[in-house]
Amino acid sequence: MTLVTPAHKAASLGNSGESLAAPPPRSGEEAWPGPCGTHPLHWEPGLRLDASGAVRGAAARARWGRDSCGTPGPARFRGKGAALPGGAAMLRALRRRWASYRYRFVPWIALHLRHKRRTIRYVPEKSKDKIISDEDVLETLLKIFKALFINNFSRQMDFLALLPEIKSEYLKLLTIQYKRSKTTGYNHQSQNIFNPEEVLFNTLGFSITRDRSSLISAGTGVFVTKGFVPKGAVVSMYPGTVYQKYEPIFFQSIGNPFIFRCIDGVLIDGNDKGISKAVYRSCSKRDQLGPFQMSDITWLTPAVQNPLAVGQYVNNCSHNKAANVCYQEFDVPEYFPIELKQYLPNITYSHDMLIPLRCVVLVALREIKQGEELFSNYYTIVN
Ligand SMILES: C[S@@+](CC[C@H](N)C(=O)[O-])C[C@H]1O[C@@H](n2cnc3c(N)ncnc32)[C@H](O)[C@@H]1O
Repeated sequence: MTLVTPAHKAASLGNSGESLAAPPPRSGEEAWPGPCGTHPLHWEPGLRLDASGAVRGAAARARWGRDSCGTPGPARFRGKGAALPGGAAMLRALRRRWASYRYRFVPWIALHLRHKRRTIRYVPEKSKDKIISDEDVLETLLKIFKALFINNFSRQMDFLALLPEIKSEYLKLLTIQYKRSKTTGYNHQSQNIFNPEEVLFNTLGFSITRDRSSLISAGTGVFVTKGFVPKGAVVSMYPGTVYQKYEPIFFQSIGNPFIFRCIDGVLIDGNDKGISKAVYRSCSKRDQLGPFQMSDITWLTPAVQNPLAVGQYVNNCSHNKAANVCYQEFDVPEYFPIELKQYLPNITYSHDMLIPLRCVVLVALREIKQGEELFSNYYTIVN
């Protein structure tokens, strides 16, 4: 078996059965009290192990070493230990170290994987990782991106002036929408355009948004706010800078729980803050061709223009909250319409024209109703 365990090693295991009685993280911390009861547990989606237990790629190894419950506990716990007599304090410290280290100790992981199947996603073989076809993903993306494009038609005039051949196609779409919306009182001549969430609802029948997670101390999560998501539908996208496995990500990865690891080792940094944000913006500006933006940068701001681009905030499933979505990789084909690239929430770190842009979408594993939070599985095993 090629043991490829994407994502949250420590987190999934801790989540699926260990006692989690521990102080909640301080506000603003992306941490979850680990089973050891003192250490905050950090993890990130998409990391994978191979059969030898090695996390593939140096950058990934670096993150594994730092983030998975390896951080020292709050000072008050360290203080208590220090007050004990020498031997006892040392034992206590050793126990604490083991409690945090064991999530990186391959035999321990292997032993516990067997007992904790519930929060692990098993994929029989690499080729079966995708649960819907690339054509279906493409069709959904084109549908929603076209709807967003015509929703804000007046803003697209620069594009259309340079691409007169596509203008008539969009004018036709606009007319269809106008006729359909006449009954609802919508007037495309006026500035009364829909907001992106409404466009999503009108086009795909649901809308999603970020809100406080239903899980204690899990920070922000993503919820279906209106309508419902049918099984097998693309429900979200994982935005971020795309790094090939040989590209440097060390500094961006420090304390960053938003790095997603694809099956082939490609990394997507979905952090909307700090150095990750600066890198994304910079790459995005680099690739802009006159008025043609090759990617969406609004997911870095509170006013998103692609409402699907919040997938990096989807939390990990747990014992009580089973996964209702799963990640699926999608390479943007060469023929993807240039005018719609402005909605793609990913950009390659290096300007390499030969590699297709990697996107990751989240696909519904079952029908998801209004008000439900999305949960993915950070931890996958590929045979
Ligand atoms: C990719 S981020 C998800 C967004 C995150 N909730 C936030 O507010 O930034 C991963 C982090 O979310 C938190 N998290 C995800 N799933 C969790 C769960 N089931 N229980 C507790 N915390 C969770 C952990 O802090 C983890 O490091």
